[in-house]
Amino acid sequence: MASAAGAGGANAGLADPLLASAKKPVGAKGKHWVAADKDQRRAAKESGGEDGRPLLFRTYKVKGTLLHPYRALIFIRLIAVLLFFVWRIKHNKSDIMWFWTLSVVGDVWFGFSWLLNQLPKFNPVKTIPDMVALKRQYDLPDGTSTLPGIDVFVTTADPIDEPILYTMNCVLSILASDYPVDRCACYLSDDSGALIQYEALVETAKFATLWVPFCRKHCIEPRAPESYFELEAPLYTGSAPEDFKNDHSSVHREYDEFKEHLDSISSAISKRSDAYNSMKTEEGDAKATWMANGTQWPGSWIDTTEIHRKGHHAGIVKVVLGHSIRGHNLGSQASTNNLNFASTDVRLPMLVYISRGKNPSYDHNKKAGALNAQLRASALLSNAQFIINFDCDHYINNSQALRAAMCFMLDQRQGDSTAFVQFPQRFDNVDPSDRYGNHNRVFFDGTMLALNGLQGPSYLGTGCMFRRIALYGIDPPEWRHDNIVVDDKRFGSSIPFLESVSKAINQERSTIPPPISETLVAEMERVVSASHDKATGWGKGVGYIYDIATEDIVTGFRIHGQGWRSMYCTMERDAFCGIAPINLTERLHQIVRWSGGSLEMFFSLNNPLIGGRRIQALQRVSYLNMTVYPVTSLFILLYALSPVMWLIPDEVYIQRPFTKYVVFLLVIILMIHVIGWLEIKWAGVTWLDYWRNEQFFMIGSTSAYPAAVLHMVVNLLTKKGIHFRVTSKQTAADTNDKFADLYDMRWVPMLIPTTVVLIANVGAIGVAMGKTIVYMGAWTIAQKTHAALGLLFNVWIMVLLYPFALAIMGRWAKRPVILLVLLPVAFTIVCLVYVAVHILLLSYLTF
Ligand SMILES: O=c1ccn([C@@H]2O[C@H](COP(=O)(O)OP(=O)(O)O[C@H]3O[C@H](CO)[C@@H](O)[C@H](O)[C@H]3O)[C@@H](O)[C@H]2O)c(=O)[nH]1
Ligand SMILES: [Mn+2]
Repeated sequence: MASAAGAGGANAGLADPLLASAKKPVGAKGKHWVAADKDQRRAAKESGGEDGRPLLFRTYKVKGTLLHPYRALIFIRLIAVLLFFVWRIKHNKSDIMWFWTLSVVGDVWFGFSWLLNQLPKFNPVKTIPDMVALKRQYDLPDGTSTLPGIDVFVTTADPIDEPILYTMNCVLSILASDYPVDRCACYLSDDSGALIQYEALVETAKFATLWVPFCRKHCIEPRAPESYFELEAPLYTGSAPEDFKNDHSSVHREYDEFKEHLDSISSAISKRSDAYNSMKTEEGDAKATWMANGTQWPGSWIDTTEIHRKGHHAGIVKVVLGHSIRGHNLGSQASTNNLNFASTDVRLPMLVYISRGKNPSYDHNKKAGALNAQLRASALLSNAQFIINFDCDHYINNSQALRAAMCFMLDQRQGDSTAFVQFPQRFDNVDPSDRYGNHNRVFFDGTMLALNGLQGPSYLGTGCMFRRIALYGIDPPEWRHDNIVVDDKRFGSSIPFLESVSKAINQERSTIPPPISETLVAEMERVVSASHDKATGWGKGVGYIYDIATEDIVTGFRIHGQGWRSMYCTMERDAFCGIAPINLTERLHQIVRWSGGSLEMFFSLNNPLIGGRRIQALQRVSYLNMTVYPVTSLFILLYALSPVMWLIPDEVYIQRPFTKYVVFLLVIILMIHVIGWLEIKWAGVTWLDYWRNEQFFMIGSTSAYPAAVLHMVVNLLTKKGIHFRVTSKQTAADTNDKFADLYDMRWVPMLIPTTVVLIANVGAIGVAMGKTIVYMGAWTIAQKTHAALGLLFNVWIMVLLYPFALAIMGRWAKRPVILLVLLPVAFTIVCLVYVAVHILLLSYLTF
């Protein structure tokens, strides 16, 4: 699916075939948006660019015809909600008073959390990079470039749960990205410390000598081979069509061979290690894992020992590809296989393997710890001004993406105060109907564009470019003091690292890293050792933040709190693409981690009510929303279970007069959806996206969110954080069905409440039908209306839980119509049972 946003008019008529915007110059930004930067552009033109720098992105705001009704409706709903509260308090009549009180509290909470969610969406702004302007300004006619350096971080935690093939595809897409090779370095962090990852990376570097020039020569997109070779008939946009067929098939063949190599690494290591172990070790020695060069691997071993296992081993840094100016230290450049790369740049960016040291007596701080280790190690080598990080299950889908981020960082307006540029997350393994709302478009295209109009989007964990000094906790230029203390208390005890920080702050670094010496590597290994960042500022004011399940939101919060801004970058061809869990259980685990992390943030010093002194008011509201939203689920769960009332023999009403109450409810609920409808218009997402979002919120609210709240309570009592359970990227073993995982139902305790709600609603509808049959003649019109209104609510819950009902059906759900038959059957059975019991009781009583 094309991104909602796109390259704007500025990209029109662009000759660069890589930019999809050349095909679709008009209206790509979406028909509901208008330029908002005309004055700025005029001024920039007149002054010849205030400080000599051009404007590198375009800004759009929502057209008045959509924005004004949208804002008005928000205001009207606010009034309606207030009136509703007043009405309820005045009519404090109910058959169950405690439930009434609870539901009033619930309604107040709904109103409040709606406001927290809605207010920050007042002024959405879309910003679109102007790639032509960037090229004009930074690419020199001789083919060199003055763009700043970028260090690209990839994190992986496990070679099984996170298949090596994906990770290596991610690395290949980075190496082949369209960015000056001498200013780009890729660092892979391997939290498993497994030799197999390192050897896979070496294989990847070899294959890259073929893959990267091939991509350059033929303008390949995407530059992750697995995704590229999956394409049916890729559009050719390169400049050597006559060579393409031959090159394509050779590279494809090589790629298949490369994959076979990856598959065989594991057994090769085992065999080699067995051989060495029998030769070189004494009786009783631990069975080591051996590298190809005949030395013992310092990381985790196949036969694990105390100090060579996942979670306990030394830090490892290995430079796989050196800086292009010094030539590569790969033994042999892979043979070019009759491919003609005569006029293609064959150089590769730097490539470094890192496995931080681990020791059970220190907390590793999960992904944040890994990223901080990369931050320190890279500072000693390339020390690039900018950092971008990827999860190993994501890859660069648009080779221009790194440049696109630069358009925001280098812009004359707020470039220098921009700490990070976040891209939307896109996924390419999601089932076509997106049953569990994995695409999350409402969030990525709605909420984030809204924040872009404030202080900027939050950091979302992957696909985000940072300014290195912002990560170091340095203030933005307008707040920065001259004498910044760079000491070991804050940054750790490595002198070369401290020097690198000073250089970074003073913009004195060179884009060419120092030569790789043993001392340098030793120092890099020192800064990634298990204890290096203990009792320092790392994880608190420096780097990615620790002690939380969601390092992303809180890291962004810390940076915004210092007064930096962030930007949201949407490209017509999605910048990055990744894998989302399409299995319900896996998906809910992810949601527990996110919502649990949110609550942890609320109960930490980074609580949005007290932390972040320079955060703008509405941005703060949005962060507050992000930290408290799981609480809403408790009330939703309560309401979703209320159909149980149907099972009670007498009529009970939670609020009297009931009809008026329901009408009020209907109106304010309907208004949410009308506002939502206007929102999806400007966000450019579909009804299906919106609808899936609603459904998944309901499913989450009866499972994952309450589980997270429970976690939090336990956490507050026992001080135990939420475990970072890496999202499994392994799919159910069914090669015939790409979406087999969708039908794989794994029961976990948190699914119980959802099941109970489902059963309660099915039961309630059945009983309602039974009651209707039994009492139809005796009921008054008012009673009939009440029954109908109550039922409406049940049916609504059923519709929202529809994807969950499908999940329960497992493989049967391949034919969802079955559900449409099963449900009425279930209703009817309950109904018949009710009627039968009623008749039985009647006859029993009359006896
Ligand atoms: O100890 C750890 C744990 C995780 N990771 C890496 O963290 C990344 C994200 O893990 P994943 O299991 O794929 O999580 P997701 O739920 O898919 O991730 C989303 O949510 C996370 C926050 O919970 C963000 O950090 C991610 O960027 C975001 O994509 C992966 O690259 C892992 O290899 C580590 O490096 N070390
Ligand atoms: Mn992931």
